[in-house]
Amino acid sequence: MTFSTLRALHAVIGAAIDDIELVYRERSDAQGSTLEYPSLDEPYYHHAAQHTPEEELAEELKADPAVAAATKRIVAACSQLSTTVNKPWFGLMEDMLWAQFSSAIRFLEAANIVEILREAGPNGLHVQEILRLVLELRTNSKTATPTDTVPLTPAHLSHILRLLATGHYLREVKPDVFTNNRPSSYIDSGKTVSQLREAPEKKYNDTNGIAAYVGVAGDESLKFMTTLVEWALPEKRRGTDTNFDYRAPPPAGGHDRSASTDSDSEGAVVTPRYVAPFHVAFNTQLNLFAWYELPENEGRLARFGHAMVGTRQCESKDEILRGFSWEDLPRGSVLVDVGGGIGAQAVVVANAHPHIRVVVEDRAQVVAGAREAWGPQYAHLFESGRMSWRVYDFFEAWPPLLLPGLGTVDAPDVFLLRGVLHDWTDENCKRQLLIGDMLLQHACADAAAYDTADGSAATFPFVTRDSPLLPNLGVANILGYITDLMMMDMFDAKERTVAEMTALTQSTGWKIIEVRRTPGAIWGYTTAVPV
Ligand SMILES: C[S@@+](CC[C@H](N)C(=O)[O-])C[C@H]1O[C@@H](n2cnc3c(N)ncnc32)[C@H](O)[C@@H]1O
Repeated sequence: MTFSTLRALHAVIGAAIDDIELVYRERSDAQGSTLEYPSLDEPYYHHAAQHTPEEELAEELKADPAVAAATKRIVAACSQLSTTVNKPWFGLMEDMLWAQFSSAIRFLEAANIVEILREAGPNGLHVQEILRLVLELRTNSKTATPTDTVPLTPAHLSHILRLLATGHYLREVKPDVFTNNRPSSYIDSGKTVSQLREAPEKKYNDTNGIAAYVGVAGDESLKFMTTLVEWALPEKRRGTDTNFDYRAPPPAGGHDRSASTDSDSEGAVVTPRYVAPFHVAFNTQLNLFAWYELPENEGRLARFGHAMVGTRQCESKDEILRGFSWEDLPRGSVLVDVGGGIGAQAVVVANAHPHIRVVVEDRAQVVAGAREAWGPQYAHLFESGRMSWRVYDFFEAWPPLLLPGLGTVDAPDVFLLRGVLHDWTDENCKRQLLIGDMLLQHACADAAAYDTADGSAATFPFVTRDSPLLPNLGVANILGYITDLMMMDMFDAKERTVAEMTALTQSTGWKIIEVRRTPGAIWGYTTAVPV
């Protein structure tokens, strides 16, 4: 049984490579030039313009639906195969200690090493020189400590970078000399070293947001992820809990349940109840968004806005344009992007559909910094009024909009909630309309469900009955399930299963009429209409 499963997993990998090669070969024939699958060793800088047409096409083909589906099967099968055969101690400890790797990636980003190595070129740079440049780049940073107090040495650097090279981020070209490879180049902000020196606070402006997301994931997220147990199964503590700041007032509006305490019969034991692991980790009663607005979190707030641009990577390219029939909306239609942040997704719609007026709504501090988070590339949208922002607390009744040329808008044509519902409990979500988020699938499927599965991954299960893979494609989709727990960590909220999303919409007077997603993916755009 096990050998046949191992062989079946191996066959899945082989067949998927065949599928990918076929797409590249057919395109090569059509092009009259050979397209290779992009190499792990070769950096690919998204912000740079010096790629050959072949390199660009080879990169683009990774998003081809057949290639993307085959890729998911390879990732799922490789993970299942290695979990089956790996010595349990190694597998277990690697999983338990992987935060160390995450922390090293965050270091790579925070120290601007990707940008330094891009400018150094393919021969790489010795750690001594990397360190010199890392320290030099801190000169204009408002929050950096003086160079002579920095504990980092070339030896530290070589150990951190070697861990990354061993896990396929970076390449050690010769001892202590490192260069970028494809995964590390993916984190490139595109800024020159001199731009980073001149204005470090503008690193994420006008970028694809990937570097910003690495910053968020490796900083605040990594910290609150570690306090799941302390939140879920708190221990009694004697006396006053010195780790908890009872002075912090709950935010106005009462959207956040504040932490409270229980006393035992003698009144001596204090058990603080925190809303979510985030509150334990950062010792606060404020919800994440209010916490971001504290003066000491100024840089984190700005970075979070840019990181939302990075979350576009959860989707296939410009999926939001295919997630809804925008072209069917009449001229002058209004899209309101509720909790839209700096407008990371709205800007894509506004740019592609001039017939739609787009209004992004968010908290005051987010709206205040939104316009300047963008460089000149979308200035025409803002100047023409095709896209604008307004301050709106989505727990209040929706006030009519006044739009130049359109007058008063009592109800927009579409409310977009992207990456918003997953921040809130069902109770909170019931106060508002919803569209769009992850749609989690179970990690098992009924035998009957497989009757309709044809391997196209168009419906769940994503694989046929005879496949050795999990019906939700296992680790190939695990980012969605990790994000689900992150929502629990931040807000005691969640990504929803299809059944949970259906129940929520029904209970709030909305009916799901359509779910659009890339086959085999759990990210989905869900359209609901009033019942
Ligand atoms: C996870 S982000 C998603 C941003 C955006 N929809 C996207 O997909 O890029 C959630 C957003 O909700 C906003 N938000 C949180 N509470 C809010 C409230 N009460 N009223 C309006 N916006 C709020 C946050 O400031 C943040 O920009």
